[in-house]
Amino acid sequence: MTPFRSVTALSAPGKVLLTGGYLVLDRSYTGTVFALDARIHVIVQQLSKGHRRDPASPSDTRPEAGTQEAEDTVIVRSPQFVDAVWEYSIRRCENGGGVKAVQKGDGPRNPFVETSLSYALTYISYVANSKDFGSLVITIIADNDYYSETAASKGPASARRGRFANFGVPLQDAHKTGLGSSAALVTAFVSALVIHRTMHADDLGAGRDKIHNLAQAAHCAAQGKVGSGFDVAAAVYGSCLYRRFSPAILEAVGDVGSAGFEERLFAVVEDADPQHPWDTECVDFGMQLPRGLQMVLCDVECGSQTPTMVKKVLEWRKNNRSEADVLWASLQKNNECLRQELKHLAQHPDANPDGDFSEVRSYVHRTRHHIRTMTRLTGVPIEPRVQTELLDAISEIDGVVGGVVPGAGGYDAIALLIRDDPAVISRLNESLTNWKSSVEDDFGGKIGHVRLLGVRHGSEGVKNEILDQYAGWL
Ligand SMILES: Nc1ncnc2c1ncn2[C@@H]1O[C@H](COP(=O)(O)OP(=O)(O)OP(=O)(O)O)[C@@H](O)[C@H]1O
Ligand SMILES: C[C@@](O)(CCOP(=O)(O)O)CC(=O)O
Repeated sequence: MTPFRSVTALSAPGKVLLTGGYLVLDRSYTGTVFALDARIHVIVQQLSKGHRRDPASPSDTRPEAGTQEAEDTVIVRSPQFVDAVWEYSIRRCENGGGVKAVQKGDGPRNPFVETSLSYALTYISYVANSKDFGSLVITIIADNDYYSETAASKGPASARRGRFANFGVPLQDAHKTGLGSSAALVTAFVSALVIHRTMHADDLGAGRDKIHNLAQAAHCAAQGKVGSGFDVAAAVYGSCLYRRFSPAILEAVGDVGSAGFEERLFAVVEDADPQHPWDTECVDFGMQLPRGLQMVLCDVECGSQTPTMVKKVLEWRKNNRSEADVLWASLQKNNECLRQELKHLAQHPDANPDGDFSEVRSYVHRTRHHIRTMTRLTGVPIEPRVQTELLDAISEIDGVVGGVVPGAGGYDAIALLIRDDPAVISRLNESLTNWKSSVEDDFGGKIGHVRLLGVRHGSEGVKNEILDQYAGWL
């Protein structure tokens, strides 16, 4: 007898905030976010009653010993990483407090997994009016570009099983490249559970707004703050022009376990609170890049402290409001011109037979100019000198239209718009192989080994997946 009653698999993409970093935190401004073809996959397997899984050996299932049903258990595993298994018991809380996932053992916790599980099960149990989940095994598989390469992932092809690499290190030692792994994970995770228990796979399109609301709530709770949410929006809807939701929508949800939590979460997900209606705007979602243009990312093997940077920029803005307003307005205006130009070129491919992207190039150039002003005025390394040097050099390569430090900027991967031609990739690889910075950074930062990631623009949001591609991982 197969130990699984049913299996559901979904994936959600990572993101690049091409323009609008910091501005998008305020509803008066917008950000242009591109979804990537790097995705995080979540596969939910429902164990037949009477079977139990050994977390140490996930392929080994055996009949439950004893007479009665054991308590519901959820095992979450991330098999590309060493010891990445989290086992939860499922507790029903009193006074409408929802359903809480309580980690067993004292291994490292994973707040994004734990919160997504509690939030999704709370919503599902309230909607389905059932607290009977059975036991589940949930597997997370990420496309390789979310993390810098490791000795194991670079190793022989045997270390890869199909498209996905084995990183051979614990998750906490993996160096993230900044593609928004937590937002893609939370989105795929809650979607997979909701589809598994309360919707048919074909209902995903119609259920997208509810999934968005649930994922935003879970992601904010897991990261302990209400961010702009552009990363979750891209994971759900794909590439779009994003205007954030009013933070008050999520401020009163409270914690799992607190009295009335399930009702409050239900109202948030179903947009049923007349005091706080959802006001997220995702315009032109699923938008494509113009024909002949591609986006690539370049890892600089370093990394930034985004929360500290955000705090400092917002502090400066508060204390220098009129100067900030002028700069924010200039950035917004230019970013909007860039977006409109990209949209126009995408919608009228025949109007640009020679692949002339000179307007795009000058808008990118101007955006960078404003970002450097922001860097200087705030004293925050948004486009620090080592990145200026790299972006300037790369922008001179034939076929490179322009590049920016996306999102919060700093020493994270840079985003480049290039002519969609393998020769441009070869030229880029050639000049990056031995890249060495020759300037002294204004913030004392250093960039490491510079390499093109394999990730490209993806445009599509959360979607159903077929199981064949996970051979060897489940
Ligand atoms: N493959 C995975 N399996 C399980 N958990 C993961 C996985 N990848 C990421 N996570 C969770 O997401 C966290 C990283 O999220 P964080 O918000 O710090 O980064 P990010 O979303 O990748 O980056 P950024 O916001 O800079 O784009 C990890 O600490 C872990 O909890
Ligand atoms: C600085 C900010 O506007 C963008 C951060 O983007 P990223 O995580 O660096 O891709 C913060 C936010 O929007 O939540």
